[in-house]
Amino acid sequence: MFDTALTLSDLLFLAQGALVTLAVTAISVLAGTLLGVVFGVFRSNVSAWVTFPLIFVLDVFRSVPLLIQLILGNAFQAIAGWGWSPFVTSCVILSLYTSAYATEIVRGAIEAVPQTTRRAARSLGLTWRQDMANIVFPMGLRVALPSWIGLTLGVMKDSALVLWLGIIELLRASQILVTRLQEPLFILSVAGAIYFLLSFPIARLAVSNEGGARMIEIENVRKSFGPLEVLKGVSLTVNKGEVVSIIGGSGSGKSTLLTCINGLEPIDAGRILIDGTEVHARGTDLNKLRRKVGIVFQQWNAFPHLTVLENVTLAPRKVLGMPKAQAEEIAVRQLTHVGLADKLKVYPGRLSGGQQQRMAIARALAMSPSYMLFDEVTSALDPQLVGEVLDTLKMLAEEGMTMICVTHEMGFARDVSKRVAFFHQGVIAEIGPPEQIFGAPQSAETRKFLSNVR
Ligand SMILES: Nc1ncnc2c1ncn2[C@@H]1O[C@H](COP(=O)(O)OP(=O)(O)OP(=O)(O)O)[C@@H](O)[C@H]1O
Repeated sequence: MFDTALTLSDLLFLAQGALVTLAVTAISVLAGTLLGVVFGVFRSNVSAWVTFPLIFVLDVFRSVPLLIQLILGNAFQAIAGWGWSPFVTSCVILSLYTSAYATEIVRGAIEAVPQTTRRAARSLGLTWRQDMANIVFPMGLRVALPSWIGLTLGVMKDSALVLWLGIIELLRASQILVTRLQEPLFILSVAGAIYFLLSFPIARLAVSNEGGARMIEIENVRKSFGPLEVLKGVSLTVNKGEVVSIIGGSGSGKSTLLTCINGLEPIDAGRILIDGTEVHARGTDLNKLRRKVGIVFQQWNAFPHLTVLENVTLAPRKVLGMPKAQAEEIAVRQLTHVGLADKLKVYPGRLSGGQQQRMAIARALAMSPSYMLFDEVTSALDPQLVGEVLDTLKMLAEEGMTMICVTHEMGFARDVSKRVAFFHQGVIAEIGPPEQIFGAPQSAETRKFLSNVR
């Protein structure tokens, strides 16, 4: 198809160049990242006065064009008589250049971990080192990974500049062939394709990572109904297996947040991610996403014309396309779980409020959600029925279900939640472990709210 003078040995020559590109990139990214972690941790934990010289030097590496750094660095090592080869000089300069960016990525990732989460870890007795190793790094890694991948791809392309020091990497190898064979378009296309092949697996890492997160991430969400701003910048991360209760005054925006999480309401600003997928992004399959997130409301909304069993099998059959027998097996299991095994053939109208609410919980659970949102599920119940529904929620929490519970039941919030968020006028005024919120609330609003509800 192509009429070219490119021989096998020319291709091997290009492949050798590609290997040099890979080696320079791998060494620089590895060394630069290690330095970036050390510098980033240092920057985040030590006062800006102490870290000022480091910040200055890193800013220089980020501001001065890499080509100038390479030429000056090479001249400097020659004057100093260090005798570095062009390859060593290139790797040293590129590592420092990479470290300047990696430091910022690491610092950003550390700072993205909410202070309250770190305080919660420390309040459990984790040392600074354990907090870093078990909380900050795993959580920060997810934030850092996309930027780090971008940095790696950038370094791979920038590494072409080392040809100025006489190194025959991929671009230089293709230049040599272009001069000899006079086929610039074809040879540069081959070089471009090799760059693409080298970058592709790294770029895919970013895409596959998007599905890797197992959590609900709410980032600076704002939401208004007409002129009324109900959510004024809410941020909250709920990890897999965590139970977070949301408490707060009437009208503070608690229920609105839940409806935004599973996309029932659009948001005006910010982002909500479920397992790494942005709920409100264009192109997101909301129905698919909602299957992961069960929601139970204050009003249980039973389908009155269907039996209890049919109420629970409806969505698995219609939405998931499950055969009747399989849907019924799951429904019976879930209804037994919530204590309604003897009500399968009964119509909801014959159930008490507490039983209907438990049926609604079973109905949501039958879709095998990864997350459950509960919106004041006991508020519409007679007081004597509240306990049975709360016991069901407690059981789910003990089984490891990830739950966000908007609740007015302070006892429940205290006993069952890992963290409690206090909502006030559209923001999370305070969040922390129940011992903090109920034992030693930090904000005046929390204290005032709790003194009124107790
Ligand atoms: N669909 C809507 N259209 C217009 N305003 C709404 C809508 N939904 C909620 N609001 C308003 O938004 C504000 C917050 O409501 P939201 O239900 O989120 O509060 P809440 O904290 O859950 O309160 P409560 O504890 O009383 O249920 C309220 O003033 C409410 O009237």
